[in-house]
Amino acid sequence: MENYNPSEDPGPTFCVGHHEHNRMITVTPRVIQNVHESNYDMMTVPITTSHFHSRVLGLLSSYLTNLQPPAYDNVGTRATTANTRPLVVPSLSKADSYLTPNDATSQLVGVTSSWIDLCSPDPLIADLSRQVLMLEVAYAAFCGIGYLLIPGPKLHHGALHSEGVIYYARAIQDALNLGPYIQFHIWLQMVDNPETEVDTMGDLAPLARADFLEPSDGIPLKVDPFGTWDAWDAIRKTSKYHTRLFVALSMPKQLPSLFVQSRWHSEPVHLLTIDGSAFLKNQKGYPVLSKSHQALIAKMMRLRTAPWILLCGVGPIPGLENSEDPDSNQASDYPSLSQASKKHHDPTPHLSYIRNLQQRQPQRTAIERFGTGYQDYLQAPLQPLTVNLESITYEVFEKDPIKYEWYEKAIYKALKDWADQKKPTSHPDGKVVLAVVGAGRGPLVTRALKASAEAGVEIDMWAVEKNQNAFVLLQRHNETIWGGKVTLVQSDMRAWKGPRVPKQATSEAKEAVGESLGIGESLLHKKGDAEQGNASTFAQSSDADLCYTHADIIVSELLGSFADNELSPECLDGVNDLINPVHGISIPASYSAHFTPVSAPKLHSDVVHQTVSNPAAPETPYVVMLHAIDFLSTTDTPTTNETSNASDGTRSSTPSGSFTATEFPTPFVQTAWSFSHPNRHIPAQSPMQSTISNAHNVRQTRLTFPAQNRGACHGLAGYFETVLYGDVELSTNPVTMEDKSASMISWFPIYFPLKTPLNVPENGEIVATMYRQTDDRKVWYEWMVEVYALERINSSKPIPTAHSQTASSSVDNLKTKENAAKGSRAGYRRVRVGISDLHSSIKDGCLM
Ligand SMILES: C[S@@+](CC[C@H](N)C(=O)[O-])C[C@H]1O[C@@H](n2cnc3c(N)ncnc32)[C@H](O)[C@@H]1O
Repeated sequence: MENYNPSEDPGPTFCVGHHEHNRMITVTPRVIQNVHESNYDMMTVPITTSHFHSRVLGLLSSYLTNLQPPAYDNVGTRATTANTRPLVVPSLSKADSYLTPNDATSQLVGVTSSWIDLCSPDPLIADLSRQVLMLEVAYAAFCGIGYLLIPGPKLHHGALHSEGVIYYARAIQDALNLGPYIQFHIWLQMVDNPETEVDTMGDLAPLARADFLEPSDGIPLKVDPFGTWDAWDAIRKTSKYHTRLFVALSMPKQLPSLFVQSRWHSEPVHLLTIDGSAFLKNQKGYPVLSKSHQALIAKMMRLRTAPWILLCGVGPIPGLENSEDPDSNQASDYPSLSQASKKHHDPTPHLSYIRNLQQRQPQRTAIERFGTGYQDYLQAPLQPLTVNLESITYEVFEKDPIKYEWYEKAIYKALKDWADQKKPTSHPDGKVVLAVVGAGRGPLVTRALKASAEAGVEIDMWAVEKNQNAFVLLQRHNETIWGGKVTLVQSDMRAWKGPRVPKQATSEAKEAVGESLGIGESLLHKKGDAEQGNASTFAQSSDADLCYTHADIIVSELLGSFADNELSPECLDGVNDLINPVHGISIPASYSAHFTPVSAPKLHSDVVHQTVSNPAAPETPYVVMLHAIDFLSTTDTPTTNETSNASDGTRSSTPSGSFTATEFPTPFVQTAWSFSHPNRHIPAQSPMQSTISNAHNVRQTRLTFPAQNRGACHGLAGYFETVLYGDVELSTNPVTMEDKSASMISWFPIYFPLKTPLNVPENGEIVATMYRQTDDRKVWYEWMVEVYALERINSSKPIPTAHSQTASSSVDNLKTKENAAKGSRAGYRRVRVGISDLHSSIKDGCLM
């Protein structure tokens, strides 16, 4: 991290392809060479020709001529087969495809026919379309095509809306089976805009028989911002989140709201298609993209699998003949081939722009560089007490540019305050007794010594570590770096009896506190062989001259991604009584767990596929660097108009005070619970019990999250915040991280999955109930999610929108926010429309 040089960061690589919807050539390795020479990385090819199209139209036409009108059978069913003789499309012939298997095939993206209509309400058209698709997929698979682009479902048929999506989804499932090595990309618009769904000459949709259509009622249809996402959700659900099923997303000239953009950002968009018409012209007449387009591309390119860009309708690839290409006309604003040959003329200005955009990609943030390859990768949680960390793991922690700085700052402030307030110390010499518990390889020890020197406050430094391997390094550092100033203790902190000081100077000898916790004698460290190093003033003292004292400041870093999930509360309980009972300080002083519901299709798909070999997979909280997720509950005001101003990237109708033009909406993250140290309220342990009760570390919460837009909830994203000392805080909460500890890299968030995704209605509510449970031997979590729709009690009152929340920042204002959430929806009845299983990580609970 320290050696990072931004100028050497290569940034994301763009893979750019060329699409022409009626390419009429056989692609050979020579053609591919031509494509590469033009600076494109790949190209598309249609699977079938216009000859095939004409053949199917002819077939349909003669079939319809001889067909009886559809009739009802004797039970009143207007059946699909009873009244139609099956129409079978004969297999492909030579003239039906230019595609032929050769060395170039693997570098092509095949495109299936856009003139079919798998969603047609007329079963004849739907079935004919299905046959066409199957013939094309089968031939593409035979030729060795690796990627297929499939035009998305037609959503509007007269008054019918989205009725045929399930037929489409069913056909895609068949296609996935027919082409087992093909990656399928469903080509979708970002929003459902009925006006852009127009039929062109030769399309099958208008040939649907009137008997199967419901005439439109004449009311103009509105843009549905999440309409195409809805269709995609149905398609991928039908195929059970298939690992070879992706989105090809078409970027319109006017981008939809950031809510819609953020949703697509969370989906597996592997192709981003940009039509020539989506470009603007700069002052010199060259094609450029708006700021909001650039921002969306930049975000997409930072995903674990960056999408390929497909330029459509931007004129031909120089040197490739395609006289009948209708797309080439669209580029007439730009130089023709003959013009291109003239000096200084760029024959591919759109491509040049995209290549230039690649060079101008913003530098990656510290966490992005650190997490390369870890985005959306599920990591099993740690068992920190039973498993000893490797040196390399500590080394990774130690690269954090913020965490250790902040700890040093916190220790410095605590020491300064101690001295300024003239508080008595636990050491006879007046030194502040400071112990780092769970010292690892010692970075916090180094920082504590530095803070003491800077503050000019002398400390008696102790370091406790249970990992015997890390302890070897602590011994070495004490000799080489710390000048023997540190007393090292190799022990589980829960068995440590506390620091010792020369006897004569203390007014009273303390009890061996570790024993009072009831930890077995076998766990207690043995004096002499465990303690190493030289404590400054009593290095030569014999055991008899020493007595136990308190630690004035205990410093620890035992936090997990969800604050308490690596058992910091249980470990610190073990040293609770060692802390100076009057003035003692724990750094951290407190920490809290936070969460928010998310749509996370990639993570859901991974969990589903892991479940095959591990039934506990959906009951496991995972550590994961969340990237391709969409926050379902946000604090920003949605725009009323689904477009943003394309030329300057500002949102034409966004009320002031809302989020910026290119930032995704801010999540509504709420606090689940918190822990404070030292804990003066641990109940006395019962002498009747052989084990220590951990009941005081149980927690429970039930939180309501208003959801503005419809979506699918796949799980909960968890974060933490901690107050180290005073105003020195660390946070992974996306709402507060920037303010409290920007660029901190030590922790990824946690993800609590749901076995089955829950669909969320527009202006609905997501209610999450969560528990931190214990049986005194281990700790685990339980979580459950419910979804509610709001039903009006008073029909004249409009449904309240769900975006009036304030961002979560601390535990204190939690109650206010909960009440606000309830209050703002008064007058409405909640109707539960979905409920998840009660998930439990008990099987993989964290052993105490
Ligand atoms: C997350 S690491 C932090 C290490 C180091 N303080 C740092 O910040 O780089 C937590 C350390 O605490 C140690 N640890 C965890 N539980 C402990 C316990 N009960 N007693 C002693 N050490 C413990 C682990 O072995 C590990 O070295």
